[in-house]
Formats: sequence, structure tokens, C-alpha cells
Amino acid sequence: MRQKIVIGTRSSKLALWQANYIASCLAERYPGLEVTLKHMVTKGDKILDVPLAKIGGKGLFTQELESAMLNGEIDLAVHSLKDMPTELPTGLTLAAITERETPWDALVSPEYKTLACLPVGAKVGTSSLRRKAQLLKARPDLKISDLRGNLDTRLKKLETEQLDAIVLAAAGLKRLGWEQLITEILPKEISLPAVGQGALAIEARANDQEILQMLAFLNDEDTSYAVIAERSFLNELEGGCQVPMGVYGCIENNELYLEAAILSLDGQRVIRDTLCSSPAGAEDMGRRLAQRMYVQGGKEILAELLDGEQEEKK
Ligand SMILES: NCc1[nH]cc(CCC(=O)O)c1CC(=O)O
Repeated sequence: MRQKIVIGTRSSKLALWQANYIASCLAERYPGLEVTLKHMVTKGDKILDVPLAKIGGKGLFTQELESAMLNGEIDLAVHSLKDMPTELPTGLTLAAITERETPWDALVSPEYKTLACLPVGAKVGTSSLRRKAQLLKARPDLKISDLRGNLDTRLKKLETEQLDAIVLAAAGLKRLGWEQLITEILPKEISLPAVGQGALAIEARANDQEILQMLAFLNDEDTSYAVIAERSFLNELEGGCQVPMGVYGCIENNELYLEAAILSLDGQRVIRDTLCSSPAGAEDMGRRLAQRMYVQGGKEILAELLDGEQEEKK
């Protein structure tokens, strides 16, 4: 067994909370093990003034950590699973996926409290196409403005940019002890979460058997099945563009349920579908659901998105 483990982490409050959480799980499990954190900066931390959907590119929050893992500077990295590309660089693997924290999106609106209570034309901040499209579906009157940055930056912007509400992942707020700021949890009928939202991914070198064995206890089986299906769904649909879509998998009575929605950017068109199968078929199920929704009209929405992106590049 290894005497020392180095965890690479981004320096945002949330990233540090997550890395410290895994460090403490390891220290508790392996008394005597020396666990240290190495702070690193990723491209996603540097570019703060451009909406995520515009920067595009995969692995915005992961690439620098991955290089450091491959060259042996760090042994593992703790990520929010939802920030991870569906395909990892050669030589790296997901060593464990932790039990999911609440997967839902949360509304923070000190004045109006709920989506239903927001006045006509209210200004809502969010950083993702997925949230934007789903919000507009429920409330076409809303003015959505871009909201980037760490959780604390985004919360501050609620005041400084005079927003009536912002939408964030409930999991992040909970982890940082800011749960009391949530004024409404958006149900999945309104806002289906992003792939892997709420789960942590522990990434390590694929050939480092010792570390992989040491990390295995962190893996939560039910969460793993659910996110394998979600990631497989995403992987099947990904066509080199950001898609406004939400997907949520969960295990109930030993069955895996998968629910997804693909939306047009303005939220006016929605394809929504569900599948249920045995957990062992998770990957296949994600693919099947994606293919089914593609035929049901997902194809047209995706084509429009690609056209839109090309128009912008002209
Ligand atoms: N995109 C940023 C991001 N990546 C992970 C989380 C926290 C939630 C999680 O662990 O899924 C957040 C914040 C947010 O979406 O509001």
C-alpha cells in the first residue's frame, strides 16, 4: 500500500471542499497514509468572461489535472462528474464515482422565492444552455442573462447585476453549507439535471493498480449505474456542439430508470422520454434512449444547433 497520495485540485471553494472530503475519506480508511493537496489552475478557471457554451472544448476544468496525473505529479484528481468529458484521455480512468448528493437545480431568489412567483419579464442568471432552455419552457417571459464564475461569484452577481433569481446546482450549495440560500428546489419536471450532477468522479492512472484498489471503496454502485447510463446518453448525442438537454438516471427496486429531455434553445420545443431496464444494461440503455429521441425530433433540434454555431463562426 502507498504511504503517500497527492490529490490534484482546482482552487475554487467547491473544488477544495470536494478534494478535502475525499482526502478525509482516505485518511480515515487508511490510518497513517499521508494525503496532500496540490492546487492547480485549469483553463476553465482562467476564462471567466465568456459563457461556457461559447468556449466549448472538452475538459475545460480537467485537462491540466490530467496532464499532471499522466506525468506523475499527482496521483488522482477529484472532479464534479458533470464537468468531465464522456471520453477520458488514454491512460486515465474513473477509479470511483461517489454517492450522489442531491442532483436537482436550485433557485435562489431572496425576493420572490419561487419560479412561479417571479414577475413577468424577471431577470434570471444561469450559466448553462440546459437551464436556460428549461426555464424558458416553463416561463417564456423571463430574461435570461449569463452567469459565470465560482459559486460565491455567482451569488454576488445576484446583487451586483440586479438579478431577480439565479439557478445553480443544489449540490454545490449544500456542500459549501449554503443550503439555506435555496428558495426553491426545481423539480425534474421543470429542470432535469446535467449528466452526473451531484456526483464526484475520482480520476486516476489506469495502470496504477495500487491506487485503483485503494480508491475502490469510494465507489457507490447505484450512482455508478445511473451515471453510466446518463453519460452514454450524452455520448450518443454529442455532435461537437453544446446541446440544451437534461438527463436523470436512478435505481429503484433494482431497476434503472432513465429520463431525458432535449430542448430547442428557446425552450419552445421539447422531446422528452424515459426508459427502464436492468442496471447491467446501463450503457446500452443510454444509447437506446438517445437514438429513440433523435428519431422523435432530436435530430432536427441538433441540426439547428449546429447550423446556429456555424452561423456564429462566419
Ligand atoms: N458547472 C459548474 C459546476 N460543476 C459542479 C457544480 C456543483 C454541482 C455538482 O457537483 O454537480 C457546479 C455548479 C453549478 O452547476 O451550479
